[in-house]
Amino acid sequence: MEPRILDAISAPEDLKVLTYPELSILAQEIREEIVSTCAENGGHIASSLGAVEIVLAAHRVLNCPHDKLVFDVGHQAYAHKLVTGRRSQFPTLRTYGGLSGFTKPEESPYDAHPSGHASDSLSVAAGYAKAAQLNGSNEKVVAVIGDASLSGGMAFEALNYIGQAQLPMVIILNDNMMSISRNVGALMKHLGNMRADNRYRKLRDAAQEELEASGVLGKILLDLGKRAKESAKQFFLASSMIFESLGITCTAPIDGHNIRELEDTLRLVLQTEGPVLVHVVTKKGAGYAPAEQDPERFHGVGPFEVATGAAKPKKPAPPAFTTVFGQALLEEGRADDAVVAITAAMEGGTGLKPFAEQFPERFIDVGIAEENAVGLASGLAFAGKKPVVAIYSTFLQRSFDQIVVDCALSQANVVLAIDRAGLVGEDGATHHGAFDLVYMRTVPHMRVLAPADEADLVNALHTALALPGPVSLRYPRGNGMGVSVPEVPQMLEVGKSRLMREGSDACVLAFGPVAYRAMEAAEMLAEEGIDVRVVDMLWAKPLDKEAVLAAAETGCVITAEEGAMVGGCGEGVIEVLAQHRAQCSVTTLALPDRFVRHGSVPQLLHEVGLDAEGIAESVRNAFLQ
Ligand SMILES: Cc1ncc(C[n+]2csc(CCOP(=O)(O)OP(=O)(O)O)c2C)c(N)n1
Ligand SMILES: CC(=O)[C@@H](O)[C@H](O)COP(=O)(O)O
Ligand SMILES: [Mg+2]
Repeated sequence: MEPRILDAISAPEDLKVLTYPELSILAQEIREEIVSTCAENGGHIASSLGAVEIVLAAHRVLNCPHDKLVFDVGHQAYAHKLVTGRRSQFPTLRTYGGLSGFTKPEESPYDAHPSGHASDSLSVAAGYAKAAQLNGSNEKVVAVIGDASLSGGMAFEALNYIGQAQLPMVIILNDNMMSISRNVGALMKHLGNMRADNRYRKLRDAAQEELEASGVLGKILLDLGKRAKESAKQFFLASSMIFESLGITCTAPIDGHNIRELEDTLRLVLQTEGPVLVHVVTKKGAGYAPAEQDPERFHGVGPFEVATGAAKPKKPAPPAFTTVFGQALLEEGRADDAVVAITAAMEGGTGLKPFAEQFPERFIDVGIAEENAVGLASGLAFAGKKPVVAIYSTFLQRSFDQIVVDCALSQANVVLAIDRAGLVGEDGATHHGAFDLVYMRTVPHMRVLAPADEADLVNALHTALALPGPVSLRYPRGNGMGVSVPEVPQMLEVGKSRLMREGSDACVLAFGPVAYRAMEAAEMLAEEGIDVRVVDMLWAKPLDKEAVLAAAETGCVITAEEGAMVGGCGEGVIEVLAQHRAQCSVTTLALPDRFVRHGSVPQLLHEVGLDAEGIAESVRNAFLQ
């Protein structure tokens, strides 16, 4: 194989000696590396392909890790990983024990923060910039944020602070007009107007001519001093009503795939005293035709064939919980026109597409704005609608206050459909749905359902919509159990569990699909002569106290949940047993009190002892004690 430029890049310093033609070859090599690795491991390919030139230009003008480059979400940072000494590990991307799919300071000093959740980069970058000011240090701070992430509440709050504090920092707005799906919202429209505005184009073209006539911008600045810098600024910096009125200077949109233009602009704006937003226009999926054509599918994709982009064949499996939920919600929407579905930028991920297509007027995508999604739902509920907010467990953490104050306090009829509850796999610690059972259990008036299979899920949704007050239901990423769903959804009795297997030596009280792994464990133990009862608890709140006390009669109670141990359902069971002075041993199986890393779900379940073997071992130990 021909030697590649990429193989000679072990740190960002190595980029600084390259010519522009070499940089463009390097960008191509980086894209090939990203495509071939994601074809094997899956990953956030489209966003990362779109940001290659931004990463190269930023690393050429910055001196990282002294300077700080802060990525929002971090799903666009694969090129950053490749040029910061992680090329040889790159084939391990998103695999167990391998590189994370997001930036992670434990992994590299070049990673400024643990990313994964949207819209936090501006606050983190502002923190770095403020600290530099306080320390009297000269480090430069640059944040890279996508157009959709910029619409998140946290990013707006940060802009509000940055503009007021006039922090010297640069915000690279990577505007590709896409969220995971098409971007939505009024800010999106504003950015579109900025892109389309002729005034900007003229300013940009004039600036370019000026630069071409007098050499690259850096030379102007060096040779002609501050006066030239000011005049160049007039050419380069246009105004956006939103950003300018917040005190943040905004550049005219520039081509985010032109390294020289990016670099010149960054060099210029890094010398200004206050905050500057550099408006960069990119193409999501740039350089790989299947991703350019279908950026939504290639936002986060599983293994695929490089030549065609087609998904690699998978073993046949039952439909995903998400699909079952989406279909069930569609049926509920057909039966009752008060049902309104809300997503926070995850229309496809939460299975809401069928509902959105059938009932566009009753479907709301608020963008990356989980707090708004839940607040909006409470208003809809007060007005007599039946809102169902479908959000991933990890992102719903953002809405805890709205859940407590706007939903629970007023007992609003809001259904919180919590997708990706439990371990999600390759996205890792930032994305595991570890805490929803804990935080939902603590909220007064909240009813909490943890269906174990598809039938439970369909009935849980039906019940949640029928009950007064807020109800949450959680279900995991991945395929269902292959259980057929009821033709007509059934009302569940509040706080009533379902016996899955009788047994008298020990009893597993299971919350969610872990019940099926407990069943497997029980079958294994039956061969050893240990007779284990398994209960699908269904309700995490209110708990089925009768089932708990009946379990105590076996003398050996084991709880199992795919959620955090501390404050989890196991603790709820212990409370019931203690209140009734039950005489039995109790073992709680749950996610340990640490952040679980990334890897495949079976690998992670094995690591935390929540696969069938792990459960069998714990039950055996508890019984034999
Ligand atoms: C709080 C939060 N909500 C939702 C997501 C899921 N998510 C990840 S990337 C993304 C879209 C990001 O779009 P943008 O910022 O424009 O970046 P692009 O992918 O277009 O480069 C979404 C909704 C998330 N990571 N964090
Ligand atoms: C980066 C991000 O937050 C999302 O793209 C997330 O990875 C989607 O996860 P799913 O693949 O589970 O929909
Ligand atoms: Mg975008």
